[in-house]
Amino acid sequence: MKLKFTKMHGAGNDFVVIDAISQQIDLTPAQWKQLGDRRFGVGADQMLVVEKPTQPGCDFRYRIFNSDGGEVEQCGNGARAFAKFVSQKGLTDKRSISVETMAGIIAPRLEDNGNVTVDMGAPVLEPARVPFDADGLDGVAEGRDTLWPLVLELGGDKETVLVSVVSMGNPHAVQLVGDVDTAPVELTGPLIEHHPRFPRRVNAGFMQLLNRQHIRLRVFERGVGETLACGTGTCAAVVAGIRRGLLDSPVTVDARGGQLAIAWAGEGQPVYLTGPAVTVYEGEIEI
Ligand SMILES: N[C@H](CCC[C@H](N)C(=O)O)C(=O)O
Repeated sequence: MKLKFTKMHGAGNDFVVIDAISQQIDLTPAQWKQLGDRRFGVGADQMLVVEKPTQPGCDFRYRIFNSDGGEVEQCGNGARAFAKFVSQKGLTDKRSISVETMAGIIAPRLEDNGNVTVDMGAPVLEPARVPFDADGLDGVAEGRDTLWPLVLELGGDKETVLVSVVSMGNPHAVQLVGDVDTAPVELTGPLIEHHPRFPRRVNAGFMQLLNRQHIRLRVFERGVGETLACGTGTCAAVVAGIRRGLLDSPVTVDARGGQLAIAWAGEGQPVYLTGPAVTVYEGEIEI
């Protein structure tokens, strides 16, 4: 079938965006994976799908597929691209929309300066609901947070890292590092992603503090590998930093692909993610 798409990115986290309202699509995981393949397909970190809502009061339904072909619950950078896409395509004339996702309802708003601010909903902080299996582990209390020891098998050696666990609808494990440039992201990222205590795997965040309102962040994403930015990972890192007593809202986050801003008023409150959303080109593929 011929499939029209728009290539977009949010701070370098790139997407294939598909209007599944005007196009009927029913792809297999292998076809989603091919779409995301940078040699055999279009190439992107995630594929984002625009559908009619199933819930009353929502303007659209938003589905997300990682480049490994798996469907996931949430994508923060993608939510900004989604909002810009439906506006640019004339699918809505609203500047604030209500979007149904597998993880609940989020609310992107187009800003006058071209950025998009997304109400990402409240983080889920109970380990079992991340989900993270904390059974038998001695967590380390820090501020309002608990840091969990993860033992990583590095060949014959073992290394223990302390992580905060946070869900933004999708699971995140966030650790503090002295310098993101020298952090072993490629080495330990996959070991954390596939750690047996994360039954749905996990996105692994590496956070460096610059001051109480500014961090640098790298994320080894579940189902993708390291991306140039991760919106939900940015939310999770700031939530963890605030709960540890290390950060104060709002926080500027330097990702490798650009800068994002996070505001969070505390437990039970929504996390607000602000950043760019850029259209790169329009395309069509036979798949
Ligand atoms: N890899 C993530 C989905 C995309 C998240 C990221 N691209 C974002 O902007 O939030 C997961 O498997 O949960």
